[in-house]
Amino acid sequence: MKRDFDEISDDEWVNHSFKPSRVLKSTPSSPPPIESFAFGTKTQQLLASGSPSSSSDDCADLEDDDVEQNNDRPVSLGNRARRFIIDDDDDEQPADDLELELEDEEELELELEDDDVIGKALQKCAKIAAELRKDLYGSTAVCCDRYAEVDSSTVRIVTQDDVDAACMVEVPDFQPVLKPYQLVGVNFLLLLYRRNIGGAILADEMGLGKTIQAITYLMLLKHLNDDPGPHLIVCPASVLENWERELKRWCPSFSVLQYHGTARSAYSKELSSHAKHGLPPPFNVILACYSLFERHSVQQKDDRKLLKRWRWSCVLMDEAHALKDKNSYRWKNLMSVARNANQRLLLTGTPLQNDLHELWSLLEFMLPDLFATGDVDLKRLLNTEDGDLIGRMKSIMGPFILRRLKSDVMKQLVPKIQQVKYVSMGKQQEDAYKEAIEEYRKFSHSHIAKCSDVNLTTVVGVLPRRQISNYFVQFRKIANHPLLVRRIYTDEDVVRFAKKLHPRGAFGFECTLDRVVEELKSYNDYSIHQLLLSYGVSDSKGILSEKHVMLSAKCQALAELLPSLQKDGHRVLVFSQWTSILDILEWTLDVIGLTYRRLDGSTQVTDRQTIVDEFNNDTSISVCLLSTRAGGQGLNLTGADTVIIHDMDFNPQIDRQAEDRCHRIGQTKPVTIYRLVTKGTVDENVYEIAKRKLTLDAAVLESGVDVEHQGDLSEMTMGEILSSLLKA
Ligand SMILES: Nc1ncnc2c1ncn2[C@@H]1O[C@H](COP(=O)(O)OP(=O)(O)OP(=O)(O)O)[C@@H](O)[C@H]1O
Repeated sequence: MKRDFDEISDDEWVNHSFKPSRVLKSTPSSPPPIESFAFGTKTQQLLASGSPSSSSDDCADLEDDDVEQNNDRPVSLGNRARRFIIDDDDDEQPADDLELELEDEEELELELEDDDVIGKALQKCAKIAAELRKDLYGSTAVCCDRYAEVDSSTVRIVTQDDVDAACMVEVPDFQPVLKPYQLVGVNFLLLLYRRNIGGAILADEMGLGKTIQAITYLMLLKHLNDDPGPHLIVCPASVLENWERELKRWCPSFSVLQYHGTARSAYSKELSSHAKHGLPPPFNVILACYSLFERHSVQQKDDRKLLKRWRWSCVLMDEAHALKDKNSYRWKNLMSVARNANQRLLLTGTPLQNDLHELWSLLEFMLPDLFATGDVDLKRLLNTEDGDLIGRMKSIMGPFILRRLKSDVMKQLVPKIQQVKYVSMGKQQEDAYKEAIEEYRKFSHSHIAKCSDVNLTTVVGVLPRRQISNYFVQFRKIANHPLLVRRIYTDEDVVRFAKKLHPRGAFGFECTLDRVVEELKSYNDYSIHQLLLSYGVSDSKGILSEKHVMLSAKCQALAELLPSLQKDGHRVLVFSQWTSILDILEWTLDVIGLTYRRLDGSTQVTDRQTIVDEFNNDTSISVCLLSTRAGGQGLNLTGADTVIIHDMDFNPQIDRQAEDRCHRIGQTKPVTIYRLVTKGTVDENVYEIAKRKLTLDAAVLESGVDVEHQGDLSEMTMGEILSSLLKA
């Protein structure tokens, strides 16, 4: 059954006060105005870049003539660079001041350095923003708050009536009604389309309905602009079914083709010959997965070749943070297909993953001509500790990105309660952890002894990178579960097991006994246990017992927490980054006696939506185990009201995505998030790092966070953490 979504009503839009960059005022009869970073509608205030208290001009607010001048003569983008208004404060700058500031600025204009890619992008964005504003508010209106005042000959604002006419849904119990902020989103996309701007990012917080806004937008392109596509939608495998379902629900007249799995080879011949004969595509939308762009198999190359045959109207990337690395195969292969599209539309609730450099990859994908950087070393350029740079990045993204937070648009947003649950290791786990640290110390000290000029603080610089990462992963594993290393089964046990497993062909009959021994020695206790179990090997030491699964502090905590949550009527999503941990958690749940479902990367794509539906609809299923990677994005799991992050990611956005599987439209209960942290282990460092990264995210993407207040963004790297362990 569909639950109601509690959001701000039309009437309440009028009185609702938003955070600075989100000025939204409208009369109940008119739709809410378009909002994004660049379209501050009230203030024509001038701000000096790099000096928040002084004044400079706001390119987005310049009259057209000023912008032309601006582009004829390159501006300095150093301390006195021009930038858009990000925050719409209430104080209005008198018009005279504005002119004065402009003259002042012109004296300071300098040639841009050749490699000032950021400055150049900023300049181009300023022009685009000014044109968009002109579209929205006409050429004379410097200050205009409402759609009602927009010159309707330049831009056509769509309303719910247009949506009704376009969608023509035939399902009797379903009426597609957009929330007011969703209507704003659709108008934002249409505006960029009509302006022939080849890209946009819809970055609303997760669960606010980006899918629905994008689908309605495509529908309106057909209905109002006579553009039936073809469109290509690329998404993670887990949400393929969901996209098809929503497309059918919201625009049943669209013909949709799922280009994935075995079905795609059947289609590919037919489509190929269709395209070769120059026939119009027999679909409006093709749905494909990112995996199609990741490999170099013959089949995938052919698939991409086929996709390049069409001139796409819109190439839409869901969970578009997947494009954070412009050097990846995925980025390059997808770009080769999307390059000639009229528009590249990126949907992501977490556009900023780790650093500004990754954000730039998204921008470059969106508008390659505007954001191409050639050979420039962006990593060096986009240094996150440069406060001024964060302001400039906001300005650059301004015209193309629309981001609303749940707290902005939902009135009685169900609360999301965050809890960190510190757990203490028992003796066996603690011993395992200490042993691993000791071994690492010994290894490092012997290494240091060989390099006389190295002191303890820089020692990690002399260890091979792979070694650092191996040690770190080892520590994390033990902090999660001691069965993830080999400590219970000795080398002698392993030899004995190998002799029993070898004749059973456990590693293939062609494998020698020595090879089996070698292989088994690299296994952890849990994997050996599973192998013995699956081959029915009997041995004096034998398989592990239930008490072994409770050797980890986290499993013990779950054994207490989960039954009490179930008793109180809560339903839980448990996320882990490792499938081996999910295996152990399955065992834990069997021991506790709770019913569960599991979804990870190995789950058939066709089964994923079924698992989601089963969990959401069957309240007898208490827990859903998910891998953060396959289950953390796009899924709607509002059947749960509790999330447990078993092991945190360095990148907090990954965990945030996981949390928002149930904190989204359709959720009526308060949501509680538990993060499990094992005391006295590297878990604590990971948690600290994640917290700091979230500060950068807030500074770049959310208004009201001052760069000055973001705290220390310098991060402890894996290497630094290991260095500190040496000194302990
Ligand atoms: N206007 C609406 N009317 C009814 N249901 C809606 C509406 N908007 C969104 N929903 C429902 O809310 C849920 C969340 O929407 P959706 O999956 O599009 O969010 P999202 O922003 O894409 O989330 P994510 O970033 O996690 O992928 C879906 O079940 C969707 O059907």
